[in-house]
Formats: sequence, C-alpha cells, structure tokens
Amino acid sequence: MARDLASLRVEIDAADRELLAILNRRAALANEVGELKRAEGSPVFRPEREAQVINGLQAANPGPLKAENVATIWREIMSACRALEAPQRVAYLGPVGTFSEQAAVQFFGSSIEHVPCVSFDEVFHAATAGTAQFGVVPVENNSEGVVTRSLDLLLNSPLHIVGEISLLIRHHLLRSSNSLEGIEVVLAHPQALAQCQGWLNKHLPKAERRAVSSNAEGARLAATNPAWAGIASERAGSEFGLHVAAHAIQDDAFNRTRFAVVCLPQVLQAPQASGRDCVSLVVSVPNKPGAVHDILVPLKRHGVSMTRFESRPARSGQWEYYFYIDVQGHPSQPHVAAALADLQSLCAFYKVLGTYPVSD
Ligand SMILES: O=C(O)C(=O)C[C@]1(C(=O)O)C=C[C@@H](O)C=C1
Repeated sequence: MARDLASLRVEIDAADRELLAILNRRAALANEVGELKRAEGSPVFRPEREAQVINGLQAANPGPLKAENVATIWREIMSACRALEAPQRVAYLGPVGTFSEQAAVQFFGSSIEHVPCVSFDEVFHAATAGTAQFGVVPVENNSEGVVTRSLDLLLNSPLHIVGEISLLIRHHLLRSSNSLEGIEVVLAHPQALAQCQGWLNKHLPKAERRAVSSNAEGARLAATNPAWAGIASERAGSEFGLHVAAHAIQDDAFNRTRFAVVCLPQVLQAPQASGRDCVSLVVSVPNKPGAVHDILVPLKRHGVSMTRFESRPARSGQWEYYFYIDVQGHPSQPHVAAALADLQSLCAFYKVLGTYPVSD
C-alpha cells in the first residue's frame, strides 16, 4: 500500500537529521585537516583532491540521484568545508551578477569571500597583492574569440592558471519595462554587444550601442533611465529590479565563455595530474621563414594534441607575435615533457601559463 505524504515526510525529516550529523562529522574532519595544513603551511584548496572525491562518489553512486547532482552537491559540501579550514577570497570582474561571478561560484562553490573588481587589471592586481588568493577572468568566447586583455595580462603576470571553467552564456535584454518600445541606448560590455549584434541589428537597429565596463554595470545604469536597456544575466536583472524585455538574445545559441582561475604559485602550485589535463603556454619564435611550422613539429613527433593556437601582436614595433598554445596532457607524462622540452628549445620566448584539469 502506498504511504501517505505525512509519513513520507516524517522519514525525510529523519533522513535529514542523519545527513546533518554526518555532514557535521565531515566538517569537523575538515577542521582538523585545516589545522594540519596551517601547521605545515600547505594550501587549503586542492582541486585535484576535490576532483578525486567527486569522481569516486559518482562511480560509487547507486542512484536514484543523478551523477551531475552528486557533483553539484559535493562541490557545495567541499566549498563549505574549505571555508571552515580558511576563507578563500576570489577576485573577479564585478559588480554583483556578472558572468565572471557566476564562473567563480561554479568553480569554487558558494562558500567564498567575493572580491568584485572594476577591471581585469584589478583582478590580476588583487590576486598578485594578496587581497584575494584567486582571480577568475574570461579568456575565450566561442563566437567572439579571445579576450585580448586577459591574454596580455597573463603574459606579464606572476600569476599562473590552476583551473578553468566553461560557462553557457545567455544574454538577456533588461530594462525597466518588458517591451522593446522606446529603447534609445543599449549598454553592455563590448564582448556582449558583439555577441548580440545580429539580434540588435534586427530588433533595435536605431538604438545607440554604448560600451561599459561590465554587463552588470550596464544593467545598473539601465535602471536609472527608462529609455536605456542593458544586456546581462537574469541575476543582474533581479539585482537591479529590471524586467527581461527579450530572452537569450545572443546570436549563437551555444554561446560559451571559458574562464581561467589564476593565483600566485605560492598560493597553489600546479595541480597534480587528474587524468584530463592541459598545459597553456605562450611562446614567440625567431622571425624567420618556417619558424611557426617548426614549433608544431615536436608536438606531432611526441603525439601531443594541440587544442588551441592563438596569435597576439608582440607590440615590439616589428611584425612579431606571441603564440598562445594549449596542449593536452600533464608534464608528469614523459611524452608531454619531451614535447615541451623540444618546443622550448626552438622558441625565443617560452612561458608556461599553467597546468590544470580541463573542464567539460
Ligand atoms: O583533503 C583535503 O585536503 C581537504 O582539505 C578536505 C577537502 C574536502 O572537503 O574534502 C576540502 C578542501 C580541499 O580543497 C580538498 C578537500
């Protein structure tokens, strides 16, 4: 006979009490781990251990919980345990409601201290100066290409990449009413304006497009003038009391942005191999025929796949370029180490930007 709602809820309450006791047992263990780490001065955040925990639980999961729910739940549990060991401060392009904030929370879980910054430069500065332990910056969008300022900052910074996170980006048109009538100005970050240009050409061809420092800043300004609209996330819309005048206006339905998680090597060394890793490099080659071709040869010879190849002007006054290269694997794998050593020997400039687990 089917049980009634009241008795099922009694059982759910009992299960929750057990869960609470077990979660507190786990939190107390994390506290002890925190004391150990403080004594030996080792990093609190260990992404490869967190990946191991989640992968192990997903493999052991008998259901009916779905594997992705297991990952979401334990990411939050470990975020809370980590915060007990020591609060983790994370810098990103603010204000509240930016996609960078969303990326930070997706990567670290919600138990972090937020350090919203006014520019990518300030994010790097905060993580270099110690105002934050970590920074999260966008590096690439699948329809608009690379975020050039982030790449330039990575080149010259002591910070290295320790993780990445890929976010599905949905841009909404936000304003004080839910119609498209009377919009004179659309405010957003230049990347968002570019990602929505087809929609804007079609639906608001006469509106001025005004670039601002972030989409959330555009939303904040849109709340001050009924003839203005912003392009931003739903979160930013609710933060500033705006209506969604048009949903998902990005030209590419599968608009994704990849964010890099950066920190000083003193905060966290390169994560150990997780089984699905990537090495990001920036190199320059001598200005002679065939030099770019030559740097790809060691990768082929050692069977290492390249997943990204971007060029940026070196600003030397000559026609010289930096090449941003991602390769699959981890330097602890002999064929990867051999390919990188051969590649380095051919380069006028060679810098490892980071070694880290790839995200889905
Ligand atoms: O195993 C550790 O090193 C811990 O600090 C514990 C724990 C966890 O909650 O499982 C918390 C933070 C780390 O990032 C990894 C794992």
